[in-house]
Amino acid sequence: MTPAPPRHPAPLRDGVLRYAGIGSFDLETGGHLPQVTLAYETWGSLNADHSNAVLVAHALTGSTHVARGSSGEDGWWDALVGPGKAVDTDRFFVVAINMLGGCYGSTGPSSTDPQGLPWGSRFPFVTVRDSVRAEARLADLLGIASWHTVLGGSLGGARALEWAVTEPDRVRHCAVIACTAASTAEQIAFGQAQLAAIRLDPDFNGGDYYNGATPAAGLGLARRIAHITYRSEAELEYRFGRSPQEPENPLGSAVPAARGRYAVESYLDHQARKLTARFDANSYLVLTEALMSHDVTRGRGTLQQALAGTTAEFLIAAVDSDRLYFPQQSHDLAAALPRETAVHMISAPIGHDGFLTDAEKIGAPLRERFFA
Ligand SMILES: CC(=O)SCCNC(=O)CCNC(=O)[C@H](O)C(C)(C)COP(=O)(O)OP(=O)(O)OC[C@H]1O[C@@H](n2cnc3c(N)ncnc32)[C@H](O)[C@@H]1OP(=O)(O)O
Ligand SMILES: N[C@@H](CCO)C(=O)O
Repeated sequence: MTPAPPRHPAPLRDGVLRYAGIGSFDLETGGHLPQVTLAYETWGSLNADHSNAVLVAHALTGSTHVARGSSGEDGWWDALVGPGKAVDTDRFFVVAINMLGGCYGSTGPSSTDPQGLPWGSRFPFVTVRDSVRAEARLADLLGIASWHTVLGGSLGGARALEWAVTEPDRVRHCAVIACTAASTAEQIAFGQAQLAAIRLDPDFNGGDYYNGATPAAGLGLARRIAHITYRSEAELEYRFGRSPQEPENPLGSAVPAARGRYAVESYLDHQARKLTARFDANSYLVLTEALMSHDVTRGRGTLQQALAGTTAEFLIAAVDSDRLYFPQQSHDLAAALPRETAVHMISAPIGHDGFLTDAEKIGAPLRERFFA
């Protein structure tokens, strides 16, 4: 289909949240949303032949705010995206879209239905493929027939890969970072424990909690479980060891609930508080279940067969200390691609989160392979 002319012929202000209505939407597993809005931010300008558009896909709890913009607020991938950076916003038109079902502006469980009521428990199941089809509609509205590059890490990597497979003619380069071809049994298992933590919170109320207390305890527990998987054993040991959270004493009381905390416990409590202050529990469920659904082979035969139709040049990257998305799984993905693709190993002791904390280490291969 020929994309419509861009809605915004004048340059957009960098890093400012915008909204686009993409109409009604039927989901892969049968759900329906009568009106979908996608929130997005952009940096740089679309060139005359619309060939310089780059899509950056966020991870599970990420937002559209990839890089600094007019507001000056830090972005979560500032090390990689910005003027003169590997993804150079002086040369490329960078777009970041909040995933369908998220809570950073796109239609999600906390949005209201046409009657003005929060979707809550009635929000349908969203797959990674649904999110790609929704994003393709936004690309049409922006006048982007094909992306120069689609890239992302973790859930963002799943979205990037699914883009390259679902829309092979619209992705010329694709970077899949710290991600697999399909969520594994163990990744699904970690996800399931997080879902249960939220759903078992008495304040969850089946997902309809927007007029009362929120299931912060459940979401906080989900984040604790997840965060342990995002960090390596060595990093936790190095940072915290068995240190107490001064002045607390982990052996300080005969009453278990009254004992003091170890530093690592205090750290996890802090991570839980940080997430509950910025994220909606229902969106956490929707996006986690989307990630569990991730499988580029579904209905497409073997992995080789599923990837055979891709035309993009790929960059597959893994974090060497990742214990959630094991480097071997990135090697397996790379080996199944139709063209020989080496895996770029990010050397970072932190674990899975290395694709965020050590993002600059993906800069060189991105520049060399895609953005020279
Ligand atoms: C509005 C928005 O936020 S948009 C969304 C932004 N987030 C995303 O895009 C998701 C991706 N980002 C992330 O997941 C994270 O930000 C990461 C992985 C990049 C970095 O994680 P961080 O939590 O910042 O790193 P780190 O593990 O070093 O933890 C530092 C925090 O732990 C705290 N901390 C360290 N030790 C302890 C302890 N013993 N007890 C309590 N807190 C502790 C620090 O004070 C610091 O707190 P702060 O973040 O409030 O300043
Ligand atoms: N820390 C990241 C990791 C998910 O892969 C997030 O919260 O989105």
